[in-house]
Amino acid sequence: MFKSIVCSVLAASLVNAGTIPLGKLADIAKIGTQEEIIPFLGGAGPYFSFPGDYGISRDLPEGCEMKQLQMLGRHGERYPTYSKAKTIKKTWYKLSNYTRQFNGSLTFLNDDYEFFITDDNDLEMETTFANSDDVLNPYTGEMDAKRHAREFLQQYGYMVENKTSFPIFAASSERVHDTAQYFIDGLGDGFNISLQTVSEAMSAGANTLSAGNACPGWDEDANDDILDEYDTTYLDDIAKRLNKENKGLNLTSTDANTLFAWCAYELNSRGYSDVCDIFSKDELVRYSYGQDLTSFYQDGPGYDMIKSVGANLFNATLKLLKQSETQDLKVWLSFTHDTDILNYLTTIGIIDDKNNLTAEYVPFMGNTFHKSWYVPQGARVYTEKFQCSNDTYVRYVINDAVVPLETCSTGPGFSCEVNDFYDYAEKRVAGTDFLKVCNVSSVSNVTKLSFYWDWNTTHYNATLLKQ
Ligand SMILES: Cc1ncc(C[n+]2csc(CCOP(=O)(O)OP(=O)(O)O)c2C)c(N)n1
Repeated sequence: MFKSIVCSVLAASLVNAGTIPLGKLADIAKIGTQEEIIPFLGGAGPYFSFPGDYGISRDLPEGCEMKQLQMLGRHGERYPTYSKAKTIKKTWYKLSNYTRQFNGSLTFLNDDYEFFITDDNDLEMETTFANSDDVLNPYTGEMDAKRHAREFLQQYGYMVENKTSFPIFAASSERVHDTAQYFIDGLGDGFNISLQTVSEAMSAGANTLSAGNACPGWDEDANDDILDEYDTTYLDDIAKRLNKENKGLNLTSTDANTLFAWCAYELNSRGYSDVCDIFSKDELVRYSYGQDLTSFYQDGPGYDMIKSVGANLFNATLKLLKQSETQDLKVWLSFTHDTDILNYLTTIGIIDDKNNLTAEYVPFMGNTFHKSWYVPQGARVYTEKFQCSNDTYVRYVINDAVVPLETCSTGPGFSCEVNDFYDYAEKRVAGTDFLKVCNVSSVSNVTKLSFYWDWNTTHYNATLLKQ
């Protein structure tokens, strides 16, 4: 009897011993077990390769020579932004003030749970080895960027073998800059990279990697009439379920919505999240589609102005492609935000813009737009221009998968013959007008994107921003 009391006291004290993860609470038992949830988190969770891989080899087609390589990447795994952290903390406040034992899927909160935001200085920033909540966290933005650099060398190392000094471009958000720096660290000592930090302040106007930030004309609520149609009863159901299991807990549907973001960001910082296990698979699908809808109508083909916003960068990348023979640099690597990548992909036309997403139901047939597939944390979009015999081709590789252009893919490796590509691109940008639709002149008099051409004389070194 006495022995069993001692044992249970001891067991309780072990469970309560700070954050030492023991037994069923062990991190080792949990890390890596939640990967199937990641694609349903709207791109807020850790990196994963594009699941819609068509099986096309990523290798340079036989007998071809790479002429130019461009990469547009998102920063890596991060902590929540200030505004997202505020909402997550509201929900945490409710939970942490609950005085009874938790039941059901919130039971983990009885086990000395430590809230994953431990230092507000981490907000808006990459997750790193140093600031992770768990020493084994495999999902740091730091490691993601370093690993990406090594994958870049594995895949395209021949492009930089004899040209080890080159610039890398980053938008001036601190997390974006830090990602570029980790990527540079990942390349190793053999390189001499000059990191060009290009301002993403509104005043940068068109000379930016983040056109969305210089776009006062963009209206978050422009398509709310469509988005408001989406059935969010599943959020009420989650809140009701948790409240029923835990008498006196007053979670709302807003709290339920917040828990999905909590799950994603906790994965980024801890490597696992008990919050992710609150949801049923159906709920994850409904949440995920809600994220697809929002981004389709705010930053994708569902918002007519987006083609113009993305054209700012797309036009610049076209110009670089056309200059591949005369430019000394063959590799152009840039980092920015998810929304900017979505805008760019929308202009390219690699996200389906023939079928507008419906908010009336979750469509399964023919819905190819999954936000998280395109812009998970650490997303990377490569443009390849290669020559095979006398012909030259262009193709895109999104998150490790070759994604052909729907109407131009008859070249080797489902690429698009370069003149056909230029015709195609011209049609895509016809009628777009970034400066006008964004009303850029109201915030800046900079009307040209020039950093790819004047970096060597200008030396971009913008002040870092937490945004
Ligand atoms: C075209 C456009 N203009 C302006 C905005 C406003 N806006 C919201 S978030 C954001 C930057 C991206 O921030 P975040 O969602 O935190 O992406 P992340 O840094 O994680 O990639 C901008 C510019 C927008 N989404 N789209």
